[in-house]
Amino acid sequence: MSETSVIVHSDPDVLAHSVAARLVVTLIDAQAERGAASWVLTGGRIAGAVHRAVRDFPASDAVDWTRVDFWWGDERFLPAGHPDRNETQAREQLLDALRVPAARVHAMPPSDGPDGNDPEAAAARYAQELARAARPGTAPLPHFDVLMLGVGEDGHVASVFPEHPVAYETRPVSAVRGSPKPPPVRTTLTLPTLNTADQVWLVAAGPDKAGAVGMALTGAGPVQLPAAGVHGVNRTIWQLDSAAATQVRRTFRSVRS
Ligand SMILES: O=C1O[C@H](COP(=O)(O)O)[C@@H](O)[C@H](O)[C@H]1O
Repeated sequence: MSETSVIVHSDPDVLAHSVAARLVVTLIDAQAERGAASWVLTGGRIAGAVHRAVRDFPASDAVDWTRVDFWWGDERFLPAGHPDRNETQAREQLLDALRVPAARVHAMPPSDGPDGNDPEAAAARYAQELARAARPGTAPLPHFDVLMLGVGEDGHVASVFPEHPVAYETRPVSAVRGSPKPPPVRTTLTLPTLNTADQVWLVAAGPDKAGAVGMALTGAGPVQLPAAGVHGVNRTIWQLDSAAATQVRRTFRSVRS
C-alpha cells in the first residue's frame, strides 16, 4: 500500500538537512538490499540546498557513491556547462565532490549535444538511456529508489507545467516548448514516469509555494496542478518548511493512506 506523509520543518535550512539525512539513510538501505541505489535529481533552489547538505553530511560517507545512479527529472535545454542547467548546478553542488563514476551520471542531453538543438530528439535519446538501464522484462525504465521534486509556485513539478500539453504526455520523456518559466525549452520525465519511483519526495520552502502545496494536498487534478499528480509506488513524502505549509490542513501533516 502506498503511504503519503507530510513533514514540516521550521525553516529551509533545517528542511534541507533533514532531507539530506533521510536521503543518505534511504540510499544506504537500498544498497544493502539491492547492491546499488538510484536517485532522480531535480533543479531549483531547495534542491541546491539539499545537494550541499548531502555533500557536507558526515554520514554521507556511509553511501557507496560509486554504486548510485543519478538521473534527472527535468532539464533546461541549454548548452553543456550552462550555469542554468540542472546538471551543471548538481555537479557543482554535489557530484564533483562525490567523485561519482561518469557512467553513473545520466544527465539529460544539452542543446549542443549529439542531437544538436532538437529537444524532441534529446528526449527520445534520454528515453533510450532509461530503457538500456531497465531490468530485462520490466517496463522500459530503471528502478528509481528516490525521486526528488521541487514544487513551482504554479504547481509544476520537474518541467510538467499546469495546463501545458506535457501534462497529458504518456511517453516516458518529453520535450517541453513554451515553458512558462524560463528557459522556454526543456526536457522532462512525464507524469507516468515520475510515478514509477519507489519513493517520491516533494520538497518545498517559502511562502510563495504555500498555495500550490495546499491545493495539491486537497485533491487538485494533475493537469491543473501537476504536483497533485505525483505519487511514489511505496511512499510519497511532502517535506516542507513552515512557510510552505501554511495552507496545509493540520490533518494532512502526517497523513498515512
Ligand atoms: O525550473 C525549475 O524549477 C523547479 C522549482 O524550482 P524552485 O527554485 O522554485 O525550487 C524545479 O523543481 C525544476 O527542476 C526546475 O527545472
